[in-house]
Amino acid sequence: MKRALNSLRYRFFLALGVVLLMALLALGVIAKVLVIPALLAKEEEYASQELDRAERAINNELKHLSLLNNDWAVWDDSYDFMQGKSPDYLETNLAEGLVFKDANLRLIAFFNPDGSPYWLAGINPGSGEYTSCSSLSDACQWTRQTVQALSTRIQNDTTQTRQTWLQASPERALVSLNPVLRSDGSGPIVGWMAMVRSMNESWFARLEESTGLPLKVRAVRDLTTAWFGTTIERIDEKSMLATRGIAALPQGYHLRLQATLPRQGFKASLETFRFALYWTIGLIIVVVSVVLILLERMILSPLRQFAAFTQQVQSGKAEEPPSALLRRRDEIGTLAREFQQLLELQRRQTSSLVELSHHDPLTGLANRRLFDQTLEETLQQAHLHSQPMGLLMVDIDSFKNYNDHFGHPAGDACLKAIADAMQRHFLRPNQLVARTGGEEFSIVLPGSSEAVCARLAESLRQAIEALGLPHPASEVSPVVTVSVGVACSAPEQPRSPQELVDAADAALYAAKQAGRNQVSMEGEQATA
Ligand SMILES: Nc1nc2c(ncn2[C@@H]2O[C@H](COP(=O)(O)OP(=O)(O)OP(=O)(O)O)[C@@H](O)[C@H]2O)c(=O)[nH]1
Repeated sequence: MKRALNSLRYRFFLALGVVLLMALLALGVIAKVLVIPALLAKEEEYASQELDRAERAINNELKHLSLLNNDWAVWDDSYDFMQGKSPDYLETNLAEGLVFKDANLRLIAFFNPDGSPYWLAGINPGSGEYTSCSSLSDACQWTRQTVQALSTRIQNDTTQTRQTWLQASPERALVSLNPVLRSDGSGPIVGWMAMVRSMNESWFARLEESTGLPLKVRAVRDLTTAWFGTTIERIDEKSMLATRGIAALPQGYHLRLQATLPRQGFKASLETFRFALYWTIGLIIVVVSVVLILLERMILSPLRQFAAFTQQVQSGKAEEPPSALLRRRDEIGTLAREFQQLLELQRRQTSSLVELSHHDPLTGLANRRLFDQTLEETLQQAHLHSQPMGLLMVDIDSFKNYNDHFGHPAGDACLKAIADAMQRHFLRPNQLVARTGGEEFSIVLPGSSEAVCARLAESLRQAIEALGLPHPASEVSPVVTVSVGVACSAPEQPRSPQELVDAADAALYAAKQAGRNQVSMEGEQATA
């Protein structure tokens, strides 16, 4: 588990996973903090614009009513009527309430200049009947609230000009009030004329037709504060309710304009954003996956191959990096090739160290260590295969005198010459010539019987003598000679290495004792 956690694959996976998570988190935060609030703000702006449009449509309705009222109020017939000079006025213009239906009016009210009602005519909302009265009599009781509000308005009026406003109570309506003047606009004001248009179903239908908005207007009694801002209540994903307060009379009331608006703009923008978000997330996942795959294929997998190779090198199962790694032209290929060169260098150094540790530097012959090793192995093999083997122990005669006579460097040269001669004499691959002492040499002869060993020893002695290396200080010859001790291990009487060495040493001693420059077989007389 710990190994898995420490692996590059896991770390890359973790790092890229964290990057992926952070990217997703950032996208989520961007969506929540920036995009969705911006879309909601845009939706609110849209709702506000729609309510502006609705408000403008209502204002246009007020203007229209005002113009209509003005047409009537600055009409000479109305002027005369207010002065009691037009007895047919009512009969001609207001009879049967046709004008009310045509102009969608609830009430037409005439007032004296002091604000007292002069004539009232309209459609009773309770009964739907046309009523026409000179005062707030029983038949026109239904107009009381509106008429009283209009009277108060006229009494408090200082402008003497036409006015319009919205009425919240007793019913939702548009109201226009005009001074009654001559048709050329000249005065004096002989009274006031008001027109009241109810916000009834047909009015709403017309408004919806002109604005394309399903509008509702509610009267709200709010004695504390009148709120004229816009609020949005999101009903569901498809629709929202936009509300705005608009000023209306009487005091303490206002109208609340409401429109159920579609949210497709927000929905479409949100869909677009989601689409972009999902694509971005998908793209990030694809990029991270591709990076992981590339990492795996280009770096991690070759690195694992490389690690496996180094383990195989340690266990001796491989010597060269896999060819797939060596062929690569990238940094990993360079690493593999450098590693290969390093291995080769190490192998060369190791083999030269082994060479050094097994050979004598002066003569290049095997040293005592390699001799001991070889002797033991050769004896084991000989015992195993029931074969004989021989050991020659060779010592240069009077070498001290040689050194004393010619000097140590010449002694070295002589040692080397004799070593070379011995090496040339025993050329078989399984034969080993070793320098086992200062001027003492040993030769391992696998498979050689006693007789063969004796023959080889003698021919060696002769070969050395035949070299003719001058040795004026020798006690036995004018040239350099050697004494040889021979010992053998027979299959029927196997020996240990030490026994064989001791026997050869004893034979050499015997050869020396017998006068040098001769071969001595163990247990026999030396031969010269
Ligand atoms: N030049 C040189 N001399 C060496 C080396 N190793 C040993 N010797 C000399 O070999 C000589 C061996 O002398 P001794 O052991 O007395 O034997 P010897 O003089 O050959 O007499 P015998 O063996 O009895 O014939 C010594 O003088 C050593 O200094 C070497 O590497 N180089």
